[in-house]
Amino acid sequence: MNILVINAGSSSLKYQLYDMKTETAIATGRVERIGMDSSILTHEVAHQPEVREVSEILDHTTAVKKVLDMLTHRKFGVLRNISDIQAVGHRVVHGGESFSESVLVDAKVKLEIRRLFDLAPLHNPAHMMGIAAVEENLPHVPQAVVFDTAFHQSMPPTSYLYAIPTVLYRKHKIRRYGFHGTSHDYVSQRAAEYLGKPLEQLKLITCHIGNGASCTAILHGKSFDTSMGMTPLEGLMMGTRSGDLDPAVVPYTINKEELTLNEVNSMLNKHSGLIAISGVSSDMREIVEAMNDGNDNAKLAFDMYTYRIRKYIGAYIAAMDGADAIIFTAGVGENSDVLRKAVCERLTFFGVQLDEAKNAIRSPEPRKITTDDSAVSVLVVPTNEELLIARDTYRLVLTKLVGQGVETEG
Ligand SMILES: Nc1ncnc2c1ncn2[C@@H]1O[C@H](COP(=O)(O)OP(=O)(O)O)[C@@H](O)[C@H]1O
Ligand SMILES: CC(=O)OP(=O)(O)O
Ligand SMILES: [Mg+2]
Repeated sequence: MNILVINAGSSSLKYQLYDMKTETAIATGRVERIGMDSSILTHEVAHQPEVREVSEILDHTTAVKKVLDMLTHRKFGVLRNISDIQAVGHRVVHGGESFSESVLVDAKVKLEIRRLFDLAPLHNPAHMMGIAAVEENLPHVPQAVVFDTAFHQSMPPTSYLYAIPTVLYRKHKIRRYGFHGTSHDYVSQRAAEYLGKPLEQLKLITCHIGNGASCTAILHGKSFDTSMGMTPLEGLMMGTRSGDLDPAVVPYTINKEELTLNEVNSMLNKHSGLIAISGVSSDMREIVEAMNDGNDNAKLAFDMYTYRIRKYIGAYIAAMDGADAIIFTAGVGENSDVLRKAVCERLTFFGVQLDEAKNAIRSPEPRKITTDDSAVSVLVVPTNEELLIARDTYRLVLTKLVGQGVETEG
C-alpha cells in the first residue's frame, strides 16, 4: 500500500510517499511560499538529484495537485497514476481532549478539528486546508489524521491543569495539551529498543528541539508531563517563540506599549525567542556561527536557550523521581553537538558523563553520547513523525478494509 503523508503549514506543505510493504519513503518534498508570488516545490527521490520547481501556487488545493503531478511526473515521478496512492495521512497539531488516538477522517472529525481552530490558529486551519485539498484531488481515497496532542492525553491532572479557576477548564477546556507527541512517542520507542529494555520499565526525558521545541517526561511509556501547554507557545525558548514567561507581562506590555492583544500574541509567537535575544536569526546554525564570531547577543541567546532545556530536564528528573535516559531529537537536537554539550556538561549532579568524541559523531542512527559509566544515558535519536503517521494511517485503513471484507495484500 502506498500512503501519502502530509504536514500542511500555513504557507507550506511537506509530504512523504511511503511504500508500506517495506516502510520506506519513496519520495519526499515540500511546497513553500503557498499564496505568495513565487512558490517553490522541492521534490526528492533516493539516489536522484533534487528537483526544484518555481511557479504560482495560490492555495493548498493547487499545492496538493502539484505534488500529485510531481509524484506521477514522466521524468521525476515515482508512480504511474495517482490511483496508486491508496491512503493519505495528515499531521494535525491540535486534537484537544477529543482525540487520544489517530482516526480516519469523516464529517464529525472535520467539525471537531474546525472547533479547535482557536487553540491552534497557526496550525489547524492549515491542516484542514490540506484535508480539503486531498478530498478535491483524490475524492475516494481514505484519509487519517494523527494528532500532536494525542500522546499527551495520558498526563495526570497534576500535570495538565493550570492553577486557575476550574470553571475555565470545565467551560473552555483551558489546560495543558502538549505537542510534538508523535515525535516524543516515536523516539521513546526507538530509545527503548536501543537500550534493550521494555519501554514500560523506563523513565525517559525526550527533548524535541527543532523550530518549535518541547521536553517530555515519559514515565513507563506514557507522557507524564510536557513543556508545551494549551498552545505550542509555553515551555522552552524557541526560534521565534518566547516559551515560559510571567503571564502578567501580557497586560503590562499592552498598557505600556499601547499594543493590541493580537499584536502581543504575534510578538510572543513570531518575534521572540532566539531571534529577539540575538537580533541575528531564529536558526540555531546562524546563532552558533555568530557566537563563534564573538557576537555577545548570540551568545546570550544560546545560553538562555540551553539553560531552559537544562531546567526542564532537572524538573522532569524530579517529576519522575529519576531518569534512565535523556533523548535529543529534531533539527537542532539531532544536529547540534554544541547545544547538546552545553546542556549536558552541567548535569553532572545527576551523574551525566558526556563523551565528547561520541557527541561529535554524526549519524542517522540512534546513538549514545555518554560514557559507559554515566548514571544516566544521553541518546541522540533521529525523529520520524512521518513514519508514525504512515503506520497509523496504514493500520486504520487496513482495519476498515478488513471490516468491509475487502482482501488486502499490504
Ligand atoms: N547542523 C545544525 N546545527 C544546528 N541547528 C540545526 C542544524 N541543522 C538544522 N538545525 C536547526 O533545526 C531547525 C529546524 O528543525 P526542524 O525539526 O526541522 O523544525 P520544524 O519541523 O519545526 O520546521 C532549524 O531552525 C535549525 O535551527
Ligand atoms: C507544535 C509545534 O510547535 O510544531 P512545529 O515545531 O512544527 O512548529
Ligand atoms: Mg517539526
